[in-house]
Amino acid sequence: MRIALLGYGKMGKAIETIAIQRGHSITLKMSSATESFSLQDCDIAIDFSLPSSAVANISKCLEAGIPVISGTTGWLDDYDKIVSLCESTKGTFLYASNFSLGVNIFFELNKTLAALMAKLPKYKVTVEEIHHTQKLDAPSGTAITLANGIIGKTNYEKWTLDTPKQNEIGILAKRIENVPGTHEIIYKSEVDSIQIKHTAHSREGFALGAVIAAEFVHDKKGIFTMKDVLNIS
Ligand SMILES: NC(=O)C1=CN([C@@H]2O[C@H](COP(=O)(O)OP(=O)(O)OC[C@H]3O[C@@H](n4cnc5c(N)ncnc54)[C@H](O)[C@@H]3O)[C@@H](O)[C@H]2O)C=CC1
Ligand SMILES: O=C(O)C1=N[C@H](C(=O)O)C[C@H](O)C1
Repeated sequence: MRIALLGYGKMGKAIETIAIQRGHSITLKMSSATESFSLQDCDIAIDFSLPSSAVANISKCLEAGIPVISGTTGWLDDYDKIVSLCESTKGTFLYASNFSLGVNIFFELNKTLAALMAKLPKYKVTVEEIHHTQKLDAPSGTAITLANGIIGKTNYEKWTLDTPKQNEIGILAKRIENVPGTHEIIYKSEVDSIQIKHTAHSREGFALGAVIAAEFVHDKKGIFTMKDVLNIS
């Protein structure tokens, strides 16, 4: 595939390495909103840019008939707008808050555990995420997906970064130099705790998942998730 990288920062560069290893070529590397760019020479675009630029980048691809996948976090208030545009242009779109194959298994584990814990109201859940200090958004997109997974299976109604009320899931977002991404779910009662945790050792897992997702969607039409890519029902 000829790949356009919309965002050539830490993730854009990691994706370039994996994509080339897997026999693809990079035909565009875009790094700013002011750059004019043409999608003429690409088969698919991969957006890992900024929360403030993802919607414009994704829209431009869909309007040009180029399949696009996005890993940029912090823009999901506009997700429905992008879905409508993808439908009206008969395009191809996939968003994932986390492309790591391990995290997508962790998402399923989280929902299974939440369903079990729903029967045990003495446990209070907390989601904790740790990322590098350059991260612009908090909480992480992955922490939001995890919290929504718990909300779907329990009586919790929303998440908060503040002190949680009875029906709220507290998310603790920590920023520590050079941490690629760590997520932990903790259920705590008076007598014990249950924890599940995913630790990314580098950005390679995110990049590999993004290239695998691009390979999966590039010849398909519609709106996809990593569950489609991994064939999880
Ligand atoms: N879904 C996932 O698996 C993952 C998602 N992310 C998310 O991806 C995004 C990027 O992460 P990093 O690469 O670590 O950030 P980064 O800051 O290293 O790179 C972002 C790049 O986008 C460029 N940029 C600025 N305006 C742009 C525009 N209009 N169009 C295209 N590029 C533009 C910046 O110059 C910068 O080079 C963040 O939102 C982050 O949360 C990061 C890792 C994994
Ligand atoms: O900004 C990052 O680095 C990451 N962002 C994603 C998120 O917000 O969940 C995924 C990953 O944890 C790394």
